[in-house]
Amino acid sequence: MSSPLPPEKSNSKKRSRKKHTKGSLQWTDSLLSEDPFSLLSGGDQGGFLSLEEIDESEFGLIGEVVEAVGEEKGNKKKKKASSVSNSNKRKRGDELSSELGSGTVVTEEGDKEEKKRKGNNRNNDVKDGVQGKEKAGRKNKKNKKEKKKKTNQKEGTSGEITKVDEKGAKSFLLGEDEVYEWNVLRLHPSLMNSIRRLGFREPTPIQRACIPAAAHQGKDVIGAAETGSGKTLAFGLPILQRLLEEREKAARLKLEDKNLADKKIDTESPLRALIVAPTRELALQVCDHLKQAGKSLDIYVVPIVGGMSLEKQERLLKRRPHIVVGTPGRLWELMSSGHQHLVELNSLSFFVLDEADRMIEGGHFHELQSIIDMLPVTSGSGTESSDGQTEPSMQRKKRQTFVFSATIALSDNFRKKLKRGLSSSRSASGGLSSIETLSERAGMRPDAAIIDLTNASIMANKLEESFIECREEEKDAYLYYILSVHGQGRTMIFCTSIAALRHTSAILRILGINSWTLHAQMQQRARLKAMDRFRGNENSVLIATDVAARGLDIPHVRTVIHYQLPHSAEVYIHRSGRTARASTDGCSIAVISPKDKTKFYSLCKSLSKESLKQFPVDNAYMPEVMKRLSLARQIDRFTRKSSQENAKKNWFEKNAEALGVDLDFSDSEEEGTKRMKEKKSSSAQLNKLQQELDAHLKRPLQPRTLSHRYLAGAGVSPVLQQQLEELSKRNAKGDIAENNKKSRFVVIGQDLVEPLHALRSSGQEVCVNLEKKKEVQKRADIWKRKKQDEKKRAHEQKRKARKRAKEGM
Ligand SMILES: Nc1ncnc2c1ncn2[C@@H]1O[C@H](COP(=O)(O)OP(=O)(O)OP(=O)(O)O)[C@@H](O)[C@H]1O
Repeated sequence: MSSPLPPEKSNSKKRSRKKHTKGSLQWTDSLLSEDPFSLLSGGDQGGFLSLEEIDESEFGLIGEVVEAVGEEKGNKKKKKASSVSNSNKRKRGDELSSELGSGTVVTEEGDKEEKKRKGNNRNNDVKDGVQGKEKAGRKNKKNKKEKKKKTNQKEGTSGEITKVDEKGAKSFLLGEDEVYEWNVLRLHPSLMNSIRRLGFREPTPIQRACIPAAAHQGKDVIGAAETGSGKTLAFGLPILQRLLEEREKAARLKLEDKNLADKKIDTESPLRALIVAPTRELALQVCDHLKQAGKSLDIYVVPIVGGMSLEKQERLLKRRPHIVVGTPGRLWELMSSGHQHLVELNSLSFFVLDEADRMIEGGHFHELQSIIDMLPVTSGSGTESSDGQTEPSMQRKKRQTFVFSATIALSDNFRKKLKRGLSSSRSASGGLSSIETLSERAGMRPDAAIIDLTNASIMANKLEESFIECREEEKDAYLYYILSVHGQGRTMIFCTSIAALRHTSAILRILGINSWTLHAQMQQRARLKAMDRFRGNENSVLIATDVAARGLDIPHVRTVIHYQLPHSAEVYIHRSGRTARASTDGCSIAVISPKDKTKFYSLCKSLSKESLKQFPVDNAYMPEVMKRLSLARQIDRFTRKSSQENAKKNWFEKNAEALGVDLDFSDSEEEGTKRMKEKKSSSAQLNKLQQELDAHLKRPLQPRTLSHRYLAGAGVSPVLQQQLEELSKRNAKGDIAENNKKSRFVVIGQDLVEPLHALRSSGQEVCVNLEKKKEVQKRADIWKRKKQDEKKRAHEQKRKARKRAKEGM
């Protein structure tokens, strides 16, 4: 943690010149000079650690408070922008959701829609552009829109990425000379434009390695690289490149050959690329990435995933998209029902398995096996047709297979086998038990390029891992500690079970920390909504099961918490890889209880870890954390009990209704009174607990060792910000005026130390090699025994000497 700032005047002065905003408080005169803390010390609000003085007559807490606390001017601007973008991002999330939900395709159509929207906006502007107030409102909206666009550009998310200049024309984030690093990859000029629009200065290592092999040598590729390293475009760009080249070739031939001139080429397009991903969210995201890269290239990409309207997806397929990205279940459902676009695969040029190792996990993917079996196998010496489309007889040879993941463990045997040449037969026995059989079965060719860029630890380069050791029942306390003391930046919490996820989210909600949840039993709409909401706020929390472990690319996830350890090292890698993506940094924290230890050490062993940092916990916070948690647990028990009773009652009623039975809930008078009494008493208890917790939550979380006048050392967390906002609102309503205290308002705080920074500044390396630990323990025991023996001997000698001395006397 960074040290608390002293109440420096120079700093205060600098900030005192700050302009204040609407909704701010009116604090006059100088209570400050008498006692700067008196305003807060007497009440429930507690005080603040490290001084930030906001003088003049007013100070706006809402939105501005965090900016004012421990920040330099430049940062203030940034934070202000980000606080504005928060609300905007939320909106963007909704847009994304509807876009994904409808399975819209990339194309002029999308652009048309957008133009239409813009046009409508403009019309509306003209219509109601008279009133001054409305004007201001629109201006605000426009500003927000612009800010939203900027945020999107910054984050590279699924929103509109291009800059839009005043005339509404698109421009690029990078100039031609700024993307020269891409030149060696000889990508199509349209793709280069996309890259400039996306703002990707240089290819990532996996893109650098894969694109030449896949796009220019036409090879199959098995690619492995760390999480967040841009694997999607490593296979996506070669696909787009080939489609563009073929289209151009066809157009050229058409020009040259008059006979071809009348032939329809692209409108009746067959399926050219089939990409399979293990989860719906990932498939939607891959689709989104391809759309971004293929924007305005007239290449149709469609997601086909479960949990969405089958009819709608059938309609999308009828438009004969060039690329389909889907999950095995829904794809197979449509294939097996004989959907034309998915079964006529003779022109399929690319078959991609993203997160390939997940596909074979636990033998889940029978559907995948069936899909693979649908792929054409004929090999022969066919020729390429004149319109640039490949003939069926060439498919086996022409189809490229890409198999990608961050965690593909290839056996030496498989590498040798690839060198010798894979058998082209489908006799690979049984199911898809390994990447090897999967690749073989999918028709991977013998000269496939194996590009394995994973480093020794396989973890993302800028990821800093850590752990907290605690008792099982303390996990919630440490989670709350991390989120409230260090809760800055997006945080993902992973649970292995849905029950644990529900419990955690309920407890956090009672403690005033709102989180979104994501698990496989949720409806797809709710899943997408949770993702959108999580993306929409830079300090949001998502609690998820391993359905979110792989592939999800959410910008600025700062922290990943393993509330429960995953079942395998691979899942640990993927979960942790939701942070520290695309060359950014981030940290992961595994919360380990004694029962997790065996798993934890074997995980460390399989990842060849000798040591790991222990996440620094300031124990002075823990008494207050435990107190709040205990209240929250009691409240949770009460609420759960009553909702269980309600559910039971509903169940009875529902079943009775179905059976046509009349239920008699009438109790005897005595029973009725007893029940009423119980209900009343439990509701009174619940109220009391809630009030007690509220009183605690109103006070900023602060370490026990500090005076209540000094606030939590870790600065202004989102929770604290909320408390300050409430405090400001209350005070604005005149609480202080009632007390007759005219004063300037004083906020003392410091930058929130986010988990990564806390870890960097005070995380302690601890040995996690169990054998080594045992060895060290063994040596310590030997040393201890030796010392005890020595002590015993010395004691004995002394005793003997005393005896001799006695005898000699
Ligand atoms: N050349 C590039 N320069 C900068 N950013 C890039 C580049 N290529 C891709 N990205 C961005 O990097 C992020 C991660 O990319 P992507 O999701 O493809 O990673 P991944 O390797 O597939 O990760 P995971 O293994 O977790 O699935 C995305 O936001 C993407 O837009």
